[in-house]
Amino acid sequence: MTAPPAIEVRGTLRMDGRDLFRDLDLRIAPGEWTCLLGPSGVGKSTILRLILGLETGGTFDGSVTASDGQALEGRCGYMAQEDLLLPWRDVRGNVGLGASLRGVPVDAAKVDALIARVGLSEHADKTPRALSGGMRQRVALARTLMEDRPVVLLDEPFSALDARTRADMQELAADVLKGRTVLLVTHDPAEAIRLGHHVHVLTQAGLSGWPVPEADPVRDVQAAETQRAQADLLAHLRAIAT
Ligand SMILES: Nc1ncnc2c1ncn2[C@@H]1O[C@H](COP(=O)(O)OP(=O)(O)OP(=O)(O)O)[C@@H](O)[C@H]1O
Repeated sequence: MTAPPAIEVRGTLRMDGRDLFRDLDLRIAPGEWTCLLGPSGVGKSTILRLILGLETGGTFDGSVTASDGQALEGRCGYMAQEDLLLPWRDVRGNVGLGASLRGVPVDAAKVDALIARVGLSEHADKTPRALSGGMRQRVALARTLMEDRPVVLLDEPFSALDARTRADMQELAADVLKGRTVLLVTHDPAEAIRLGHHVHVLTQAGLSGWPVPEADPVRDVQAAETQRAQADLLAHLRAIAT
């Protein structure tokens, strides 16, 4: 794996005859987790799609650059809001999908280890239709973690999970993706404060940084400093929504 680069997204995106965001300047720190929050429809997933070089449905006047000057193509792992599992493949087949699409041998031991870590060993032979929404999200997470990419973009990866599984999967992702450049889109201020080395809030008025506690992620949710930061960020998100 190459050293995880910093990423910078700068520019203006026009969508349906209006600026979705104007003069954005998002800097994503190398080898750390950056969390992005903001009201629905403000353009968070669109930023992920820009970094991935995917169609956004709008016109982007700007740049997406990596600090090492290399192209980002082929270096980004991505977990979309929809689980995008192939319905005819079982859990194993979905987790190992990337390698089989590239025509390289699938590391079956790694597939099984990740399936075990997301708690789905007993379901490894099932197809997605036999799984709950939260289980499918865990398969998609395992598939993303299977890809050994220096940059990982996660779009609300834990939203369908019950509280206990969510906390477990947050810790798993933080562990497996330690040292990668991660951009996590989330609606959950508690999650952002727990996981983020950096937190940004995107609104129609622009992007602003949000302070995080001094302790390193994954932060202790029992710590007064964590709880205060989570409450403050929630209050801020409620205030900007009105
Ligand atoms: N392919 C597309 N074509 C046209 N408009 C689109 C397309 N994709 C997204 N949009 C519009 O772009 C805007 C931003 O969408 P985006 O999904 O980036 O928002 P978001 O902040 O991620 O929202 P949410 O939190 O609800 O996921 C929305 O108004 C959406 O309707």
